[in-house]
Amino acid sequence: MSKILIKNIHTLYQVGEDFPEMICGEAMKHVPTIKNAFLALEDGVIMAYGSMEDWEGITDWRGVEVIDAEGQSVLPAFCDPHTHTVFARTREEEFVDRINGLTYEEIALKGGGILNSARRLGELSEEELFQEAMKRVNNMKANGTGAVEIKSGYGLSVEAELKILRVIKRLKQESGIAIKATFLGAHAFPKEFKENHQAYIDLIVNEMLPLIAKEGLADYIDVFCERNYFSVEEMQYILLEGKKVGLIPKVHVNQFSIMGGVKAAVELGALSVDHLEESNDEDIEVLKGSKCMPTFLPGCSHFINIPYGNARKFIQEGLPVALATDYNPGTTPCDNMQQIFSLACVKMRLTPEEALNALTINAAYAMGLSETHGTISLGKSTPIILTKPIDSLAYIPYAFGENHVDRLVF
Ligand SMILES: N=CN[C@@H](CCC(=O)O)C(=O)O
Ligand SMILES: [Zn+2]
Repeated sequence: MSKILIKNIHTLYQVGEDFPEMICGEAMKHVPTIKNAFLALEDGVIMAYGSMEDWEGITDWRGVEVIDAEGQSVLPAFCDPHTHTVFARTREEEFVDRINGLTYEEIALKGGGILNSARRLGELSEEELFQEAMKRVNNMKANGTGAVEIKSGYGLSVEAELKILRVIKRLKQESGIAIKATFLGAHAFPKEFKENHQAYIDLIVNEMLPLIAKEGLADYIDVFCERNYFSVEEMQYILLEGKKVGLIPKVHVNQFSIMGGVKAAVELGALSVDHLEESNDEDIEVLKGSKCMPTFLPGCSHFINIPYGNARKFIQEGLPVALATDYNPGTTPCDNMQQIFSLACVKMRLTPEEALNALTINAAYAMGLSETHGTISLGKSTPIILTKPIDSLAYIPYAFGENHVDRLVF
């Protein structure tokens, strides 16, 4: 049994009991803290915490690893509820194309984008894909991420989609952190199905879904609902079929255009609607009173130069907001939630407290991990971040580009 005691913590953030499952609106401005604190973990489970002044010491010191934080702070690990971490090759040639004036959509229409990644998936064996993805997950951990959702979607054939999902399954077993798997066969139409959408949708529904269900390869089902990709009706059909085999919807909507995807996804019980660079009043109204988490991806907005989602308005309207990296080789080659923290504050005008709620408790909700992650609460098993010495929460998004994580403690 491992026992860890961290003492003399400068500030323990996001700590307490009886949190709601998501933090909404005005309440996002608040992060509960304890200054000059201690925290005790047993086998990674939070057993006790409080102020050093109330600490009564330990009677049995056998086997206890004591960490003297001496001014370092502690927060629950970030949860990253939207990534495409399993891919074969990076796509910096498209980055240069954009510098030279092409848009993401123009590059995709000439065969780049998702189809580029799908073509290149076969260049790596399943073992090689796993090794590459594992390195990426380790890098995420070094930057403070303690749970990751990972999508398929760069396969677009039965065999290749399953290959990615099997890699994700192995990451679940070997990464040492919580991983959730999302089936995103409906990421783009392969070239040969460009004129026959129904045939590809049939492949997803009749061939991919049964195998995924049989092998237990996914928790969630995603569709990229967007012009030139999947229509609202196509998304509805695929999500409904996914639900029949137990997969919960969690979708890409409103990245470039508003097509009614938010309403359709909420009606189908989506756990989250992600991207939302574009949104309107109807989207906000539909989300009110729902159990669906709006999830923003500012790394994508930054990298492909599209608008940042209007998270401020969502919060003003009383909604919760979560943040994720969207880590992928096309629109967000950044796996670092600290960068997302900074972009959310600088570009979306979230306060550091609002952003921390979006990166922890609300992000945990968006990937079905409210019971274990997102806050420092008794009985939870979230990894915790031991920061380098920082005087305030704001220093993390302020000093962007630095790694403020000393290490994750489990
Ligand atoms: N927008 C759809 N999917 C990814 C990007 C995929 C790619 O370009 O490889 C995203 O979330 O940004
Ligand atoms: Zn994405």
